[in-house]
Amino acid sequence: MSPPSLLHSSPFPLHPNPTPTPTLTLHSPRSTLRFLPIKSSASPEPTPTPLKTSASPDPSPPPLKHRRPADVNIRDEARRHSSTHNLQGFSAKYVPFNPSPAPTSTESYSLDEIVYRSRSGGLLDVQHDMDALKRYDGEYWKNLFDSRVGKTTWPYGSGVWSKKEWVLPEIDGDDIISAFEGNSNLFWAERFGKHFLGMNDLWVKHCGISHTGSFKDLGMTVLVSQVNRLRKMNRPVVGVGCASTGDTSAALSAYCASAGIPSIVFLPANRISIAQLVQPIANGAFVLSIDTDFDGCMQLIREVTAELPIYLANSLNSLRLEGQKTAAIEILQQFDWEVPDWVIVPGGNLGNIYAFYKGFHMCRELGLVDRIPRLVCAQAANANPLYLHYKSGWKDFKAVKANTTFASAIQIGDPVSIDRAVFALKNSNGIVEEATEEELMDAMAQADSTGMFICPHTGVALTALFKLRNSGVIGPTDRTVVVSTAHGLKFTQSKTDYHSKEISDMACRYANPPVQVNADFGSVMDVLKKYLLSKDSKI
Ligand SMILES: Cc1ncc(COP(=O)(O)O)c(C=O)c1O
Ligand SMILES: N[C@@H](CCOP(=O)(O)O)C(=O)O
Repeated sequence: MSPPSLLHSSPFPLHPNPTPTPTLTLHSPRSTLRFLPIKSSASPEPTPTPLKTSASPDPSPPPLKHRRPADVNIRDEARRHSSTHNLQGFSAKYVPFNPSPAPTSTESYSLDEIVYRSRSGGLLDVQHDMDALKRYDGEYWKNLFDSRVGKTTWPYGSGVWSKKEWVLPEIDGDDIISAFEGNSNLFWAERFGKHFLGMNDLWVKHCGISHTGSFKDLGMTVLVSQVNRLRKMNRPVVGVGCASTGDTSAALSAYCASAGIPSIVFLPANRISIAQLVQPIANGAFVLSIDTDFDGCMQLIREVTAELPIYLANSLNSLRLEGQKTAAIEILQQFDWEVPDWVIVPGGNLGNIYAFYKGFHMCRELGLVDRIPRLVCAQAANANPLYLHYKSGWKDFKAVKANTTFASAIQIGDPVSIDRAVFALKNSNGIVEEATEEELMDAMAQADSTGMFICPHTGVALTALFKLRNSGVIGPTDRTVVVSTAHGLKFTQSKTDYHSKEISDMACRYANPPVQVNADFGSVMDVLKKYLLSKDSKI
């Protein structure tokens, strides 16, 4: 079936004439792009107008085009146009997550039900009506998604909601709580790749350069929007709760505060960074600091949400993964729909590795690309249940007691999404790697020394890359994307400890401590001369 015209369904008509389909501008990213913004290939560059000079002021400038009336905000505007702007006919539901061959179950739930587990106690998955989505071909979806990038149109300006039909197709734009998350920088790690790895096509997807400083925003906008809808439907939801190693709680509290919904967060006492702790406090969440680890908090929140009308916001709730999967779609979009060879993701509770798989898989199934990348999940050696499971040849999974790690957000020993992660890795010819404390801290310091400012979890992912490069599994020209999951500014204490060489049993080989110097010209000149003659100044 040929795709229907976009003109009456999309908020951004792609072309004044619906046929033929607009030509995509396909630069080769390998040769021409450095920092790769998400580019709208569907909207041609406007012809530049001649510059006016101050010598010839124009007394009557033309009125601004497309300006909405002053008393109308972007949400109002979207509401007014919703009947013509929204693509109709798509739907999604919860089904048991069942990776075994040919699931026969007819069990399913509306997304408006409050349910986190299948009847058998297994995980759920959000299943889209793929037949409805397939009525439009791959070119259609690429053009639609590209046409929405970089705009402020509600809610499509968000990197998540620009893919609304694939995320929560039935939610009303009016119920959406968004901070225009997503659309994060895909950074060409030129110097890091060349200098440390001999690679020329290495990229870092900076999901942590985001509203609350981690990739959790991508999933939380979806979950809190759905909660907002449920509350408007008078469903019994008095608040939203999570257990957290710091990032889920930050995102939950921010999105709930934005919606005016109470949030409750269970944090393992003294195991998250100060920057992460202050986020839910500042956003007005009810914060419980509990004398246990993350796995203990997770157990408690599951018990509490089974008793009280508090909606569970951890990634056990498959809604979250619908938002997180858009980062995978965005990576393909940023490469003009060319598929990278490898994507490396740090793993803790293990929802995100599956979300990446799901995003890539949907793009293949709906004809946007013809293959998916190989996935690598990277764990801290101090919290490595997936790694041990992988090394055992996927024999019986055993939870572990997670030890303290600088990658504190992935200090998780009993990941709720273990089945999802195994499925994602098996179906992407995937690999699991681990990083010791010294390896992850050195990798973080090396990346920072080339101009990044990454978190320790990204250090774990970079360690996996070092190992796979050194063993020759990843080649020098393989296009590789490392997913950076949080902003380095949330983890400054770990960097301070490293650069002060204050970590026992760690050489801190790349430490760069400040030099104490007296406040006189001679002393300053002495240390400068010494520095300029040393190898440290020869980059
Ligand atoms: C910064 C950061 N990186 C990575 C992860 C791992 O993600 P997931 O739990 O989905 O495996 C988390 C949370 O667990 C995180 O907060
Ligand atoms: N790193 C997470 C741990 C919980 O993961 P979730 O995706 O299940 O919410 C955090 O920041 O809390």
